[in-house]
Amino acid sequence: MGFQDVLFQSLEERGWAVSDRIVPPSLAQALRNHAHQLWQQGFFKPASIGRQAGLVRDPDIRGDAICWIDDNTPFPPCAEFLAWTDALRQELNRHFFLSLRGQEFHFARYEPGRGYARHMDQHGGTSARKVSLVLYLNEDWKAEDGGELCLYGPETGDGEPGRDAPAPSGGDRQPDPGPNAALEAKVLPESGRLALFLSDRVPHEVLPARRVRWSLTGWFRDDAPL
Ligand SMILES: O=C(O)CCC(=O)C(=O)O
Ligand SMILES: [Fe+2]
Repeated sequence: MGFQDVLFQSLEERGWAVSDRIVPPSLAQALRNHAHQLWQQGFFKPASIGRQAGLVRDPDIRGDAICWIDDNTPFPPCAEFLAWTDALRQELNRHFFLSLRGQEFHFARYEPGRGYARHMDQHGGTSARKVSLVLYLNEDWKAEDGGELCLYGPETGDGEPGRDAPAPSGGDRQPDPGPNAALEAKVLPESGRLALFLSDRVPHEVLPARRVRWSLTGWFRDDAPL
């Protein structure tokens, strides 16, 4: 099986997948340099939670600063990345019979001590985000640096952790992940590592790190391109 087959098999079986082999290392390095430049040029803004009128800033819940990739005029490493994710989007559509039409990505930078409390990526009021993607951009990350992405199994609703819960239905609002979901994986944010997961099924959180933590995060959507 190729690296992509392994990735897709894990996504199918667990709802999440992690690969160190699928993103070209030179692309991860170029994106890392680009992110650092964007930061130095002041293009990052503190991130919010929620959507539209419900947007709030609470660095104790979500502590990153972000810079969206403008897909109309992307700089060279971003253009290469968007071409790469576009090909991945088409493969996801083929393999899982999805109709992912759009994608959106931002760089993210967490100061030491900052994280992102447990959440799911579909906002109340919209279900367009289907598959979440995070590419990490940190060289020589050590276990003691922290900053892991924790991936949880879905809530079963009966107080027992497990992954066989039916997908929430009847509307766009996602329930709070709740306290009973089981921790399934802890992912260190090492450069070139890619995490993919289902945006409406996988509760996750970012633990605080001891170093500045860089990533490129985004979503494949099933509505029209933004
Ligand atoms: O950086 C990560 O590991 C995950 C970030 C995340 O969950 C998000 O931005 O929604
Ligand atoms: Fe998230």
